[in-house]
Amino acid sequence: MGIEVVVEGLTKSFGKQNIWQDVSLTLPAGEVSVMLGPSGTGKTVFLKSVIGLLKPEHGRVLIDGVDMVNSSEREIYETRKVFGLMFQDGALFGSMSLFDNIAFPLREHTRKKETEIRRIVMERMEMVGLVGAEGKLPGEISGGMRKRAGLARALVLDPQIILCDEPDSGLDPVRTAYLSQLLIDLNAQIDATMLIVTHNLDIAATVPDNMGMLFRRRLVTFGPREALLTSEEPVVAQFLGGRREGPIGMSEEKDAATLARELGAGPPPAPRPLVPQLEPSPGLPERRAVARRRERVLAMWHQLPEATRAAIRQSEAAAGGGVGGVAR
Ligand SMILES: Nc1ncnc2c1ncn2[C@@H]1O[C@H](COP(=O)(O)OP(=O)(O)OP(=O)(O)O)[C@@H](O)[C@H]1O
Repeated sequence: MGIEVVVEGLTKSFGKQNIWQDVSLTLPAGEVSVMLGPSGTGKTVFLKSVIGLLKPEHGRVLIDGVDMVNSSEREIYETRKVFGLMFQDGALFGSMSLFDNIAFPLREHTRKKETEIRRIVMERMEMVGLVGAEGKLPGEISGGMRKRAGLARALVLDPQIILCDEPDSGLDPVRTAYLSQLLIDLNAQIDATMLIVTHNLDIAATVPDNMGMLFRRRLVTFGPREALLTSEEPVVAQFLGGRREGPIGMSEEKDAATLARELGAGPPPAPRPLVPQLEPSPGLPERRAVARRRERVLAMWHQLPEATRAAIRQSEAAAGGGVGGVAR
């Protein structure tokens, strides 16, 4: 099963520029979480801080008891092996075939024999639908295939935590829908903890168990997907509605006068209707995260707003389940 990621009071600046401060959240073990936020709010900086590639000035990131901010470089390097990373462009080596790209972490970090490496690489290529493309160079395939190759490479060391930085960037809506399904299928197959950074509203609406949002140097919120999808927090509602009206402006923050004018212009548009979360493809096991999340949500049931509870009941009904006697 995936490992829980505990982030406590994280603050990161570059020189005088503060990126975000006092960010605290827990990525529940084996669940899929999405981090949203307008461009430039520091989502990539957050991912890099979680794996210890960037050093926040304050706070901790705990992975199985190891603090990825303050531990020794050796300990951080060792712990990084539980992560699989998928970068925006796939981050493949241009002169290597897809096979060699995907095999790279195995050759670099393990002493496995070539026959074993071939078995693992082919298994992962099959998971992401790339069988037959082993010999191709990254420059000879489409952007979507490069992303899937990046995902296959992220999977070869059997990660317990997977971080994906804008896996949808540059993909058309159909390929994005396939990718969303692939992420859910992966979670069903390997039960890893997953954090996906994205701007994509369809991924946000259909993939995660939990969502968070960074804005104005703060974590605005983090919680069950239904809490964000029904949120009346102006910045969350604006972002998830893909609207111009709201606190987010072209260069991140809108000035107060414009905001006041908008507020006087009438009630905000209604939120998008809730769509069901994706289920694993037929033939795959159920996601074990679903039952664990149900337990967690029940434990916080009485602190959730009524709109969130109604949305959770709706999600559960669509999935053919039920949140049990407590959740009425
Ligand atoms: N190594 C660095 N040195 C200095 N500033 C940096 C560094 N890395 C990132 N930044 C700054 O941190 C801010 C946040 O960048 P980041 O890439 O994390 O944003 P983002 O939310 O991922 O944006 P996008 O959605 O556009 O990819 C930006 O202003 C960026 O210029």
